[in-house]
Amino acid sequence: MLNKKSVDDINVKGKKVLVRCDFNVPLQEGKITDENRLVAALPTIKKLIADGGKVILCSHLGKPKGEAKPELSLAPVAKRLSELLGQEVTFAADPEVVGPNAKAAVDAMKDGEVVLLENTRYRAEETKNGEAFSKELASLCDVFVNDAFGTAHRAHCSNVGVTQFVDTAVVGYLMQKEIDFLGNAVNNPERPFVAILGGAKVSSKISVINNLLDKVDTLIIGGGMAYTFSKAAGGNIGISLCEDDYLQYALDMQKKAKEKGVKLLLPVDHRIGDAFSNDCNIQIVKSGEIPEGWEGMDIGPETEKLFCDAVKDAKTVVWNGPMGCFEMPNFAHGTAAVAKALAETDATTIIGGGDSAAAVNILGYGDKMTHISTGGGASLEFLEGKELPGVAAANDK
Ligand SMILES: Nc1ncnc2c1ncn2[C@@H]1O[C@H](COP(=O)(O)OP(=O)(O)OP(=O)(O)O)[C@@H](O)[C@H]1O
Ligand SMILES: O=C(O)[C@H](O)COP(=O)(O)O
Repeated sequence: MLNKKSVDDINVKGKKVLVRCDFNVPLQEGKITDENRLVAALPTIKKLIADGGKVILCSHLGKPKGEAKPELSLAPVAKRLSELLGQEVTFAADPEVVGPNAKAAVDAMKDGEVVLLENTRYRAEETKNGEAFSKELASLCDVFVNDAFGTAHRAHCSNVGVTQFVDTAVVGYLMQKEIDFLGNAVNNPERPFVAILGGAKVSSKISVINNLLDKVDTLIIGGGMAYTFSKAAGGNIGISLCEDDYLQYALDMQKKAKEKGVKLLLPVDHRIGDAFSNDCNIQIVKSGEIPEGWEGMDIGPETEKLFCDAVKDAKTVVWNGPMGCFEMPNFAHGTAAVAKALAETDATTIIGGGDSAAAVNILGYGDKMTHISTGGGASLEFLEGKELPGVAAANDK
């Protein structure tokens, strides 16, 4: 259990409550294309409304780098949140985020009302955790709630700096839920515990592999990462993704797995293409036998079976990163097979955000998983065993 004060430990009646959410959602032409992060934020917001707080929401969106870029305004989020909550969310359009418009909107609030501030990254100080902007944010409220798990690996004004200038800084329900699920899975798993890692690069998951080898019974490695392991073992990988700087690391991890008695499963075959395109020529070949000029784009059918069988008897499964270039339908087979295997197992299944979460939802298996994290980078850093600054900054119990 997370040892931080939460929204259940405070009385917000009549108080101004600043709530940091992660509303960093994908937008296409002003339309939100994945609203999972908004839905996940609702329990905390509803609780604070019901308790009679004046609920001031804030978040970043994209990377406007200190400029008030209209295409990265949170206005569409205010509109959709109003619909989801069934009550108006007043949008405080304000290029300074905490400028005259925002202050006026907050001053006019009645108990149980909701205001959403503009994108915190319109201010350059936000990502530098600057003192002035942190103080401005704190000046808006009596109490601060951090419910932005997706941003918890960042130390920015709106999730960390602000806590230095308020008396009360607690976490929300989403933050609690994420840490409880991920923390239980990693530190107190029902065994067998299987972790599945994929995605493009070994270098982005070095610490995750290392940390998980201390915890799991089986570690499965697929996706672009696997080719560095294959080359390190002397295989031919053609023009597949490979990080030559990590060949020794790959060997070290194989050795560590052996020493720890962890089963390390790597692909035994691949779907390969002669160009990085959905419409290229495709072959299925054994691992280590990729011809020159061809690229590994997905795990092959034998590997699908191997990986899916390993999941069948698991009691806990954590998955982060796709098994192949799943954005191309011809190379989405491996990712789809793993998603299906997870949907069918009785194990506790935790999806570590990012692309794997998107894949599971697109394939329609979302409601079959025990927990789909709203954090990409944050869940990865959690799996690395790192302390997340956004969590650490909240008041201890
Ligand atoms: N064999 C491969 N060759 C090239 N790219 C691949 C391969 N397998 C997977 N990928 C790509 O890896 C990308 C995802 O990698 P990444 O490491 O970012 O995964 P993730 O951890 O799920 O994402 P996030 O960082 O958003 O959490 C996808 O765009 C996918 O197409
Ligand atoms: O989408 C995310 O992972 C979070 O919202 C953090 O966003 P960032 O990578 O732009 O800091």
